[in-house]
Amino acid sequence: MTQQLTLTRPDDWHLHLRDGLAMRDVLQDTARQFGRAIVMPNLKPPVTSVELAGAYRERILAALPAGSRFEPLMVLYLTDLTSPAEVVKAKQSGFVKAIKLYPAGATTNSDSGVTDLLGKCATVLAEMEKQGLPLLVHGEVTDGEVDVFDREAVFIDRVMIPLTRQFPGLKVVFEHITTKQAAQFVMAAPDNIGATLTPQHLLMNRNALFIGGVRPHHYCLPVLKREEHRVALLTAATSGSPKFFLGTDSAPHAKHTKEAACGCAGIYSAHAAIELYAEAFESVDALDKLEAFASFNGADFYELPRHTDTITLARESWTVPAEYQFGDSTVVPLRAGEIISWKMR
Ligand SMILES: NC(=O)N[C@@H](CC(=O)O)C(=O)O
Ligand SMILES: [Zn+2]
Ligand SMILES: [Zn+2]
Repeated sequence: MTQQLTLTRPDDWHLHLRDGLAMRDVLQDTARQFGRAIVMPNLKPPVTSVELAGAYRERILAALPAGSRFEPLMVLYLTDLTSPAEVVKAKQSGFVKAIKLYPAGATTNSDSGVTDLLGKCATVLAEMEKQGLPLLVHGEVTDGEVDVFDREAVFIDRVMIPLTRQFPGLKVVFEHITTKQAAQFVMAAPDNIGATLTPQHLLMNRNALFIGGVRPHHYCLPVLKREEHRVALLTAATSGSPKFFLGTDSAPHAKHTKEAACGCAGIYSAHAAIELYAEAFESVDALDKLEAFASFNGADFYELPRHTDTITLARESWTVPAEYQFGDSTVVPLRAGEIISWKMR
């Protein structure tokens, strides 16, 4: 049995750092493990311009632990009003690495999101294609008629297929994929289409939402799916295909906002991200595939250099704290009070 695992330093290609006091603490967990992260722009108000992204980046850099070399990669929040000129500005900034599509109403802080992507954003998408700036996609339809568990699969037919046909050169990351349909779509697509995978969707199926009662800390969007989907996602992640890469979607919400009559969507996993992926990969005897997934594929997709330093994980059981204090909020992490069998040194 492998006792120790040394990997090229990984990156997190989908992360929520939030802002303010909590961000300073949340950042420690990520900066310890990852060299870079794609920082999601769904703040209140959202990060809709290069100017706002620049200011957010400065706040992140100022909150980093002394001596940290962690690099935040910034993302603009696409709205119906985003202009092609902002795309050019984003590319020229050097620090904005992508633009994010939140279908209006699809997830946390998506109220200002896009109402009709191909209708309202065609000129922006054309400019992104030209500039080589990736579109990151929360891939769920918001139509109330569509079953919550089918929203990602329906999104492929209604948006992904027309989008990738109309803009064949556009780089697209299908974020936090949760279904076998999405895994198949990405696998069959050309090289400019990639996907991120979260630890929770590789480790849990939808039963985890209801074990012994309703489990708000397992609720995220897109929601966990059936076991056959989890298996398909883990197969994709461990396939060796360069199209799939690590994106935790670590998304802290204060405990009282999740343990509530209408609880928020989002799972905090940054405290043990690489360890959780190691568990998932080991469960199918694919630890040898972890490094490319965590440390190479995303960097290659974004055309950024791979890191030259490493991190080391040891086989060492530890109990995850019941909660963390982040600024003035209490956050319940994934696996709270439970054991994880790998630990970063
Ligand atoms: N994944 C989630 O359930 N929540 C994310 C938003 C998102 O990535 O959709 C959040 O910001 O809390
Ligand atoms: Zn999302
Ligand atoms: Zn997210």
